[in-house]
Amino acid sequence: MDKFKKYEEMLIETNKKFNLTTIVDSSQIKVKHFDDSLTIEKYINKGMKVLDIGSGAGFPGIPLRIKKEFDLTLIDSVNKKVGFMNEVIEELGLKNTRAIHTRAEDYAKNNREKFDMVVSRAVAKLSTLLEYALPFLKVGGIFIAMKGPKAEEELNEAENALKILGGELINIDTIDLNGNTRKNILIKKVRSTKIKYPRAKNLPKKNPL
Ligand SMILES: C[S@@+](CC[C@H](N)C(=O)[O-])C[C@H]1O[C@@H](n2cnc3c(N)ncnc32)[C@H](O)[C@@H]1O
Repeated sequence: MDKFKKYEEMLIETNKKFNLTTIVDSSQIKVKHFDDSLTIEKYINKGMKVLDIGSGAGFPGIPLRIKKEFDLTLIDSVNKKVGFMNEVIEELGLKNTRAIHTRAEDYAKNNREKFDMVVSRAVAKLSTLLEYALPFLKVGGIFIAMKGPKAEEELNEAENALKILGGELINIDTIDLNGNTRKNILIKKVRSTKIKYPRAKNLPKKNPL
């Protein structure tokens, strides 16, 4: 698909100006960015409202949005990365898609229970991520944390956070991506999250539940 080709070119070009991603080689971009992002494609349906937390150069959200039509919000705390994502969105003509410069803890203030699905890759450990992600979900919505081989360990550590925030494990999908083990953790929101979460001032990261 030429949209993927254009995205790849923009990644390689922009990466020469500032550090967007450490993966810059064309075949690595295909596998580690595009194919990896698309491992959760089957969970996304037309018309869903999806939030990608800490998207960086646009992963996993933008490859998913190239393949499927849904409403996508990407957030990141680094403004240059957000600028890049908005250039890609415009260049590829992706409708109902926007990148916003904000932190998850701040964006949650006015966007609680607004999303059907939250996705996130390589942003924080699961106990921290759950506090970022679950407040955004409608009850019944799904959070997908895209992880590596240590997913089960992180899940054990996050047992308390899951209970407090109103989440329930559905499944862990294990995928072999050209010899690398990837694990996607699927969590369902079963109860509303108390308004005091996410806590402010970096507490979800400094002092996970
Ligand atoms: C290692 S990068 C991963 C980027 C992308 N998800 C990927 O897999 O290629 C982590 C990103 O999360 C962003 N980030 C970390 N904490 C965040 C927060 N609390 N709210 C929003 N973005 C955050 C960082 O700015 C960074 O761009």
